[in-house]
Amino acid sequence: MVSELETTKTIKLPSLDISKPLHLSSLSSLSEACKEWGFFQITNHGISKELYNKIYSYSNDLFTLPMETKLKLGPSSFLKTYTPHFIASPFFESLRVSGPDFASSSQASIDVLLSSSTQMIEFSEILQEYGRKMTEISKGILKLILMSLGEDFSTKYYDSEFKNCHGYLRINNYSPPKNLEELKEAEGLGMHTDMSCITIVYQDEVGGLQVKSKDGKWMDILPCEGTLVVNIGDMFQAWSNDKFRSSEHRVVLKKEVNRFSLAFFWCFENDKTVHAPDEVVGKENLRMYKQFVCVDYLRFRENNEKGICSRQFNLHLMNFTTTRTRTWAVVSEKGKGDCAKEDHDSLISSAAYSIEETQPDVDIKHLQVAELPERDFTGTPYVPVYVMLPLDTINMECEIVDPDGLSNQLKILKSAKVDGIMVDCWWGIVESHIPQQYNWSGYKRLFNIVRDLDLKLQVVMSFHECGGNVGDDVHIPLPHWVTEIGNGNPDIYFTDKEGRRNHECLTWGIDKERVLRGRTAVEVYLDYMRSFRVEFDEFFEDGTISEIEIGLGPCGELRYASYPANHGWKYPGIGEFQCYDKYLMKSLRKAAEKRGHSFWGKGPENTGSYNSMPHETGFFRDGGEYNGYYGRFFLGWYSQILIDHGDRVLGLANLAFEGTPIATKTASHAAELTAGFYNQCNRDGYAPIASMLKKHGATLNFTCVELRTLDHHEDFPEALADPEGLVWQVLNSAWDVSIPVASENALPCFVKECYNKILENAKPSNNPDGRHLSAFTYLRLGQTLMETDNFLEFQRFVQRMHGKSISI
Ligand SMILES: O=C(O)CCC(=O)C(=O)O
Ligand SMILES: [Fe+2]
Repeated sequence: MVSELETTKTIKLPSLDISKPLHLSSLSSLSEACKEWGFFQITNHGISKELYNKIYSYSNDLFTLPMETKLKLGPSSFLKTYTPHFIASPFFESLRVSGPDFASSSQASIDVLLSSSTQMIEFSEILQEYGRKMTEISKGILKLILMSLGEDFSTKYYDSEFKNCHGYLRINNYSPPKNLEELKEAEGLGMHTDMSCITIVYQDEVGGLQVKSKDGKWMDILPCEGTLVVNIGDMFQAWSNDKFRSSEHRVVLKKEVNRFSLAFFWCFENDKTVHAPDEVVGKENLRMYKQFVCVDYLRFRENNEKGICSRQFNLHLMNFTTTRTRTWAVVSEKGKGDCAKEDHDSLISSAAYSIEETQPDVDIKHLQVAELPERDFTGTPYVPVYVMLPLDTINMECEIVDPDGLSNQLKILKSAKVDGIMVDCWWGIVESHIPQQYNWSGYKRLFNIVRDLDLKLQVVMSFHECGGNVGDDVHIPLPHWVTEIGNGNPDIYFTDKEGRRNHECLTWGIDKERVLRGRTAVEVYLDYMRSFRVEFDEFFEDGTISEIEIGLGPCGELRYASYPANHGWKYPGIGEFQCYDKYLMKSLRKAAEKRGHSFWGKGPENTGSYNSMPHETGFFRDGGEYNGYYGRFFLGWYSQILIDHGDRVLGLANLAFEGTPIATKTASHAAELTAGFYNQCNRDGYAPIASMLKKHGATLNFTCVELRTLDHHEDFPEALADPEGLVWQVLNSAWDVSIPVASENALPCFVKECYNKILENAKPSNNPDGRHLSAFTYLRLGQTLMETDNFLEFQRFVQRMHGKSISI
């Protein structure tokens, strides 16, 4: 899977003994190395092998924790210090520790991972000591590098330019694929440049670090005991006006053992203005970069990388969840699949931002780097903003829990010019005990409050269970009478091949089966919707209800329940097919007979389990059965069931709510095939869904996971978004057939950067047809949003979504 398989040469980097006074000759070889390679080594740094062994052993204890535990620090968590597999590469995971207080940073992460973390106190202390030493060494090395750039540059520029630098540490763990022998080698970390000023790397004896030479050849940097590798990062390259190189490097795994490395990044402060002094630029005065602010450079990269066709990826895009993982469902380590390979490559082996490569023209570089003020949305299209109500607004007795508090909060929302609110009408609350006895009372009261405030309502017909997963604080099961039926006939639920049932929602296999006390599932949904329509007639008539969203599957999303946390699924497992209830199996058998191959009337084999990786399974691996005759038949049938369900229920919803816009929700998923999205190299799995929605005039509400991706850290932000990939595909499948797309954020959002991200997605600046989201739903109303600063920021966001000039 490594692109260049030609034999790599080994490079002998110059070594600097940092314990000794400096010789002029060392300075010149340092300067040579920085110009030629951007890499050199240091020895006698005072850090013992024992210390590394200890760090290794403690980190190993953390990396061997279950993925579920580690993800408590993952891209969607609060701390975001853990980067799981499949983000930078399938074989790479890491843990970040920020300075200057390395001890509390590491302790904060440990506390999240382990309930009793006292045995780890030593680990935090060691990391504090290591961070402190690295800080000291970085300062010293920067001075040496400055001296090697110009005789008195250290005295002249160290204090004025580099004294506010700060550091962070990343503990990297590489686990090679099981079939490494067959593959020969695998890319542990794709080609990238570092965004730091300098980076200091410890690699263990396994080796694998490679640097790219000026003429494009990969060179091995062999591990050498007692030696650390130092490399120049993008920031120093820019500051030195390209005198010193920030070279592309990568990690290649050639041995079937885990590899451990520690990288220490020494970085400019975010608000630092990077501007090479005239003297550094030199007499010829050919300035390579206009001055720029460090953080703008990050935004620039982020913007640059989100271009539709952009295939620029960077290792340091680490603090995000990415829809990109979808490709792993079909990609093998050989990376043979066509389009899958493209994504795969872009993620782990394309260059990270390289100042030279992506910006050959100096002027463009100047413009793009320097001029990135916050986008002005004045005069842009009006995108309505709705706010989702808290899950516990209405209790199981269908009463508003705190009518006065809610009313006050809604008034405040109204003052921010919010367009309306979104609320779930839970099946499990309204029709909880007796079939066709609906209790809408709490909702009635709520809708009156909303109408009195002249807010609009988006109402969700929620036919799924709310919560029920680990950590969910609100739990609204399916109606009691339905679960009773389920006790006697568990086949009413989605079922996996081991026969495990999923109680989140009903299987689509009973859409037309009279198993719900004489009614089919679809009739039950229709009766519920009709009851709602009749009960709230006046709210339809006066336009208070502006949209009805129809829940079509688990979490209200049109997808199979293929990756339930309560069955032990963990990111980024492939999930399991959910077609083993007797009704769907009957449908599969019928389809097989119709095709003339009755023996195809069974589920696929060798599909692994919830947490398998594609390459571990006969079905999903590259060249696997998924693409054989039977595989294609099965996947076609499976995804058609999803489309038919949507088609059926939306058709009825249109009957029930004639004249009122309807919508449905989907989301991007790690495990596309098992979720029912037959989306592969040669197929656009979203196009048929878009056509089906189009037929019903439905809006697509897309839970845009990308909206969660921008996070700012107090240290050099690594968090950059990945707005392309699946989101791009889904949006455009919808826009291609002219169906409106609405969206909502998946995770809490309170800061400007996050709102900017939403705005950019809502009204993409580069869309030639001026496409934009039809509406946005903010998740969700709560105390934190009401805090003054947060609320002011939110208010500003609403104004910009409305295309108004900002008055606050
Ligand atoms: O693991 C290594 O040896 C290098 C890691 C690296 O390049 C990085 O973390 O930026
Ligand atoms: Fe690196």
